[in-house]
Amino acid sequence: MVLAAVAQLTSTGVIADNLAVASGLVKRAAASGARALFLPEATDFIAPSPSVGALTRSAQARSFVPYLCKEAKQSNIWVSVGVHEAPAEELGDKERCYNTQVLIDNEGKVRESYRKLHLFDVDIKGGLTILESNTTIPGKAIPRVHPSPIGALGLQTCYDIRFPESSLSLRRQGAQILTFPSAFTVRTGAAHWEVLLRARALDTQSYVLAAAQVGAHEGTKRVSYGHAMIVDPWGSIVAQCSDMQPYKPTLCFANIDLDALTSMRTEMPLWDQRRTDVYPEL
Ligand SMILES: O=C(O)CNC(=O)[C@H](CS)NC(=O)CCC(=O)C(=O)O
Repeated sequence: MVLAAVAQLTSTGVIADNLAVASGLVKRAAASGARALFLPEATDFIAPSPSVGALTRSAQARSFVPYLCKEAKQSNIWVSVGVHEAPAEELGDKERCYNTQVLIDNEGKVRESYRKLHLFDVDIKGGLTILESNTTIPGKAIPRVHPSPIGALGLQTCYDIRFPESSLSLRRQGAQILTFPSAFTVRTGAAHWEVLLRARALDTQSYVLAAAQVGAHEGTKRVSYGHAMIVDPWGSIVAQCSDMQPYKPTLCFANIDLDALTSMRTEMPLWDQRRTDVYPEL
C-alpha cells in the first residue's frame, strides 16, 4: 500500500505567496511518507476575471510549474497541480488561458498537462453567474492514463466531475485513480460535491482524489467550498480535510490499496456487464 496526500488551501491573487504555500505542502506531504501530492485547481492564483489574462502571462506564472518541479524532485514525490496555462503565442489569444492540471513525477518531469474539457458556464437564478469561458479555452482531449507509484492516474478537473462520460472513458483506458482538483462554489458544493465524488468512485470503481480550494479569496467575491477528500472504490470517504476556521493550508492522507480495488472489480465485474450492444461504449 502507498500513501497519497490531498491538499486544501486558499489561493490569493499573489502568485509568489501561493507558490510558497504549495512548496510547503510538497515538503509536508513527502515528510509524512506520501508518494504523491494532489493540489487544487488554480493553485497558482485566484483573482478577478479582468486580471486573469495578464497574471497568466506574468513572469511569476511562468516560473510556477518549473519551481514545483524542482520541489517535487528534491522531495522525491509526484505532484499534481492546477494552474492557468497560457496558450502558445502563435494562437494569437492574448487574454484567455487553459485551466490545466499538470502532473509532475518524482524526478521533476512534467508527465501530463491536462486541459479542462468542461467549462463552468452557469447562470443560476437568485445568485450564481459564472462564465468560465470568458477567461478560459476548453481542452480538446481526454488525457492518457499515467502509471504512478500510487496507481494508474486519470486526470480530470472540477466541473468535469458532472460529466461521467470522461470518467468512464478514463476507467476504460485503465485508470485506477481519478483526480478532481477543484474550486467548487459553496452553494453547489453543499448540495452536490460529496455525492458527485462518491458517484464517480462507484461508477468507475476507482479511488477519487479531490483537492480543493476553501474559503474566501481575497480581492474577489469568490468563496470556495473546500471539503477536500479521498474516496475509495467502495464509495467510502477515507480522508477529509478539516472544515474548521480559520482555514489553513492542510492535507489529508489515505493508503491506496490496489489489491482491494482489483478484488472489488473482480467480485462486481461492472465492466464485463456493460450492455454495449444496447448503448455506445465510452
Ligand atoms: O480558474 C479559476 O480561477 C478557478 N477555476 C474555477 O474556480 C472553476 C471555473 S470558474 N470552478 C468550477 O469549475 C466550479 C464548479 C462548481 O462549483 C460546480 O460544478 O458546481
